[in-house]
Amino acid sequence: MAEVSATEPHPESAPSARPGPGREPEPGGESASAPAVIETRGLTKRYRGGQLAVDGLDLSVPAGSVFGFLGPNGSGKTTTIRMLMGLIEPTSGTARVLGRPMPGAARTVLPRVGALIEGPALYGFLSGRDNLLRYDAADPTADPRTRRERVAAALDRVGLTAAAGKKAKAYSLGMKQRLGLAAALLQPRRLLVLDEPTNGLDPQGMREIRALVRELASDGTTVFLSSHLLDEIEQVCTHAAVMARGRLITQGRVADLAAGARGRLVVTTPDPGDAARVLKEQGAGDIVTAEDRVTAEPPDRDLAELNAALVTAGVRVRGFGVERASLEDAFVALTGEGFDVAG
Ligand SMILES: Nc1ncnc2c1ncn2[C@@H]1O[C@H](COP(=O)(O)OP(=O)(O)OP(=O)(O)O)[C@@H](O)[C@H]1O
Repeated sequence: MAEVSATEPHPESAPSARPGPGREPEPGGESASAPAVIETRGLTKRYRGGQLAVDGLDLSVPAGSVFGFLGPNGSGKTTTIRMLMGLIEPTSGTARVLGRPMPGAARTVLPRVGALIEGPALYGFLSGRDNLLRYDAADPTADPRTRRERVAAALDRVGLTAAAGKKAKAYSLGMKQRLGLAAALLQPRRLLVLDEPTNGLDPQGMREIRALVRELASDGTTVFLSSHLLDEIEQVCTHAAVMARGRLITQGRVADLAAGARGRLVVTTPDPGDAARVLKEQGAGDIVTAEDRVTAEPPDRDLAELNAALVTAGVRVRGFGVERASLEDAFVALTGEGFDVAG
């Protein structure tokens, strides 16, 4: 890790979260006025080669949230996390974690943050338990007399008690990730930062990690996790920020982000050509016809009138409705581009 100063140039009190209008209480029983656990202002990183990786980021992560940091590969997520953890210096702007400036306050902040970044560093020839004992021994604040209990509790928390005696190199990728999480959980944490925690896992491994994240969050720990998987964010997170090319596109509650995007109109009919023509006349946009389904951006008018217009024109309507908008729709609407998982 980068050498950091123990002095804190700005020891003022924690900034207040700036809740949007009409916010409900935050998950974990904390009110919307609880201070943000992570707060950045104009955070910017330009690498030496000139690459602008993060560009003027204003991020606000409410206490008690499971916050998804979403963006295609290369959008600046890892660079942001590395700045938040004090591993690299920003080019400009500020970052506060648990109310303290980073990297200045890294020594006081980092012991209260559990992090899993770019896969856990494990000794393959040691058992899972011995890896954790080593991690715990490396923490100068950890009492050696209670080490075994702490390790046993962490193994139990991530469901690795039965496999604790196996060598780490025999672990599946999912088990290795869980062991990494156990290492992050040896001490009570107010914040967990997980960089692509399900990357490379099979569906079962992904489910296990997601279930674990939900469980940790239900104890009130704020979880900040990056992902390039939209459905993962929708399944696990209460809040999300969407990044594209180093810039923040939007942030807020997942439910609000998805609701901000309008769902697509879907008409099922044996007369798709006529249906598409009528929908166009009625002002619908982006019309896509596939066999007996016509989908479109709904026009800004009463959908009952649209349905009536189809029927009046002789279109035999078998189904008519609006599909629920997903976070993916929101992303496409906001960026005007598809969410390319492969980056
Ligand atoms: N050390 C570095 N030096 C120069 N450019 C870098 C460096 N690290 C990252 N970049 C560039 O900065 C941009 C953002 O990268 P970053 O790794 O932060 O994105 P990401 O969203 O985390 O993507 P991924 O999931 O692929 O890691 C990319 O264009 C990347 O090539």
